[in-house]
Amino acid sequence: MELQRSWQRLLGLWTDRPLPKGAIIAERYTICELLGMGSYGLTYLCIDEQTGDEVALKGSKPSKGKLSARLLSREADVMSRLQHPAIPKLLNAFIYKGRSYIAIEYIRGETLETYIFEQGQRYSERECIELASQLLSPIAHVHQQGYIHGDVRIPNVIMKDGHLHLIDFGLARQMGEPLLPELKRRMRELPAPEDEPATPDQDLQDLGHFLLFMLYSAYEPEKGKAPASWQEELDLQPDLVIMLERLLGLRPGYEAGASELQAEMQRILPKLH
Ligand SMILES: Nc1ncnc2c1ncn2[C@@H]1O[C@H](COP(=O)(O)OP(=O)(O)OP(=O)(O)O)[C@@H](O)[C@H]1O
Repeated sequence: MELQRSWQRLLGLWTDRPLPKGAIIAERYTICELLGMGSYGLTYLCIDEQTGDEVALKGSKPSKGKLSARLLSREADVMSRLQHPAIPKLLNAFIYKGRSYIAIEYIRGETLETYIFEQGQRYSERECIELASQLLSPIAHVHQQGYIHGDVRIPNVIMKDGHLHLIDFGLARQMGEPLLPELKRRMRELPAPEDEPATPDQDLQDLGHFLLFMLYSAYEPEKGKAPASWQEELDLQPDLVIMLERLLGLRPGYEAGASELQAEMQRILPKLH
């Protein structure tokens, strides 16, 4: 059994190996580099030879069979309903040599994860709320279309010329829809409520964690001090603490959703440094 699993893993590595730089997909997209290899797909930076534009081309993983193709087609379906300046446009969806692909507008910038963890960028309280408020605009748009993003995290937010863009709609789902049973294994390490039907609250809760990551960028731990809760470690403006506690489910949340949160952010912004 163990031998069979190892053999399948090896076979998967071989069949899913990335295509080389310069390869042309569907007589149209020339690969410049591999951007990432997720659990269900590979993403390349390509040049669209028809338009000359850079595109992010996501392809399914053959070793993951129909599930990988199904997830890409779901992602394309959600993206085709969205139209927002802070969400990359879906440009094409097709099958080539048995693999499914989607071409997405390429956002040339860096993720907030790169800014914080690789470039050591620190954000003040005011900057954190300004950025979260910017991000709330595409999130609110997704909610208005009847979906949740489902994966609002710092690696899925790209900053380009000072403006944030929300990417990766691979876990997006319709309001009320439970997580695909096939994906539950992938989400195992995440806290609940992934089993529950999708609600806007889940994206707002993720935005709470997103804010904590941003706020911790400026945190300098005192030598020898034992780790404590974020409320103790971060010396935050009281209104901001309440907002975070509401987002993280420690107090009643924002029942009216993103618009209520946006109003609250605008209210507390002048009080922040
Ligand atoms: N539209 C885009 N513009 C610029 N970069 C992108 C775009 N889409 C994805 N990327 C980058 O490509 C890489 C792969 O991203 P993607 O979200 O497709 O999958 P992943 O994060 O590797 O895997 P998973 O789907 O499992 O989360 C990431 O570094 C991401 O920043």
